[in-house]
Amino acid sequence: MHKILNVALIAHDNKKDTLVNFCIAYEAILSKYGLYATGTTGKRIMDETHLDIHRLASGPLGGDQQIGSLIVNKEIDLVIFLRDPLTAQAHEPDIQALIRLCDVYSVPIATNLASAEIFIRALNDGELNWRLD
Ligand SMILES: O=C(CO)COP(=O)(O)O
Repeated sequence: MHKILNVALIAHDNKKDTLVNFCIAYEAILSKYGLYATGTTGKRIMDETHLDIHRLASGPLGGDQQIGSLIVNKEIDLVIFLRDPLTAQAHEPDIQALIRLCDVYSVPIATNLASAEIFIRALNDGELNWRLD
């Protein structure tokens, strides 16, 4: 059990600008939550917003697995993972493992901007507060 909800933010290179712009647009909401990100994504968000992020390793170097481990420990309540569906990733098995763990632990995961917009509004409306129980 934890006292605030935690959000993981991850984006592949071709989606990083989109995620940074998303974080700028929703900075006031995101600032109320614990924020985790893979290495390069976290650096970009911190450079371009005032958000404080727990940065993990870069995705290809194990960052997705670290997020997965946090999910197992029930420390992540929402994942926003803007994947690049058009570019092969060397660490594809890690990406699949992260998505699989979201399904194992029923953690909401948005893999594109449209679903991210819906989830962030749901978060702001308290629709994920059941995870605090
Ligand atoms: O590769 C990633 C997710 O699979 C993201 O890693 P970075 O944030 O370090 O670029």
